[in-house]
Amino acid sequence: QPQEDSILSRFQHYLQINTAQPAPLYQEATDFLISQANSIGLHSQSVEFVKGKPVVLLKWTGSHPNLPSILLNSHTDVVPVEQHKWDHPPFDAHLDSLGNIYARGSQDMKCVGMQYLEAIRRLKSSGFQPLRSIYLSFVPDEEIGGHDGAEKFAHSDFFKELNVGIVLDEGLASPTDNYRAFYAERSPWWLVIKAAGAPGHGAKLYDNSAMENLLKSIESVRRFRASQFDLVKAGFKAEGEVVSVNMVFLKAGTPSPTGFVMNLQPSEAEAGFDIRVPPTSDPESLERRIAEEWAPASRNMSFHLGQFKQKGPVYDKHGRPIITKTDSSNPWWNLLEEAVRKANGKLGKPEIFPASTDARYFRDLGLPAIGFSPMANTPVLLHNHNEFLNQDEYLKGIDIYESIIRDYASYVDQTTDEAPKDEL
Ligand code: MET
Ligand SMILES: [Zn+2]
Ligand SMILES: [Zn+2]
Repeated sequence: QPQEDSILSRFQHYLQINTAQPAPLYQEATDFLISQANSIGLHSQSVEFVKGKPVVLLKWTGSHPNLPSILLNSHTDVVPVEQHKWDHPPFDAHLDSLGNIYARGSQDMKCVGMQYLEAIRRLKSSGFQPLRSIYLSFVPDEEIGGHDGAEKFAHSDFFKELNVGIVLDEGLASPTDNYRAFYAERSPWWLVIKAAGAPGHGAKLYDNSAMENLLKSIESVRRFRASQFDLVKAGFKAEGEVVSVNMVFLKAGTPSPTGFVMNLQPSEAEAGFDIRVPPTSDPESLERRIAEEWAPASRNMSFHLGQFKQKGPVYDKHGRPIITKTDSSNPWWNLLEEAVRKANGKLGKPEIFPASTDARYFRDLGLPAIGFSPMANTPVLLHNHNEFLNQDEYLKGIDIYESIIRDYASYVDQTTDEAPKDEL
């Protein structure tokens, strides 16, 4: 019990550091993580690829340091909160009578970062000796795209030196008994469409106003959205297997001191959409749909796509984005399944992550990366008010990681000569 108490209070301490975008307290998080590393006896360093945005890297050296290493990645930043809409202050890490810990980051993903550390703390004190080296990276800025965090880290010479063979990164909570694991993710396309049109009197009915032009597009987007959502509702497709489109802003009107001018139809109007595209869908046909149906020049529309065709994803020889294999060609998948089972957990069938994670930067290098956050029987609350994780689920997750890290760190690929038998 006293041991469990200190495990939980370490988790609470990390949650209490306010690392919400857009002004995360990265230095405090770094100091805390390095003090944890010291207390466990892990080698630590903090690398700033961009000033003020530290990547904290911890290392447990294996007995065979030439074998490809294991990277356990997590991000240190969290999304902003609407403080007054929470039942408990989001950076108090309040533990209620049911054992639920309320905090921004309790699911996404400070739980995972601390669970890695606790699992290693336990393995280390039990006398376990890893064969492969284990790295833990705590990266900044995931929630704003990861450009100054995981992306720079993955493309650095520093990263090459680590000789990483497998990456674990974040997954999602599961409302059922089964844990969820992710082998790929959808690509974010952030679309802004703009309509221009003839201005005129607010009382006049006429064609080709900016508002009418934009509304036609919105109607078309909504029909497409419904068609995709129907596939999910009918059970034909999983959430990560369809294109999602959600309108996230609307901007139009002629401002006045009291709000907006009411008797004037404006000459410009725009709308923004968060679109997520599965690796299985054809990006060209969606691009065509945007250009021809959602923002046709013939209707005085234009568009801009952000976060689109950024450096990655790297395409395979069939022109599809790289995804992590879940068959026997990827031993790490099977090892994960087995290790979870040994710790009395069950893994559901492999899924496509519906949003985005830093795992894409590692997959783009051709590395296998698995998204996994051990939270079963937990509502999916990331980016929501009252994000919480139950203490028992948190503790179970540590057992799960202990099993995974033990098996990963001990694994030798017998089909290659990566470690001669006589050496082991
Ligand atoms: N993880 C966040 C999301 O999926 C930010 C990623 S940047 C596209 O929205
Ligand atoms: Zn996250
Ligand atoms: Zn997030």
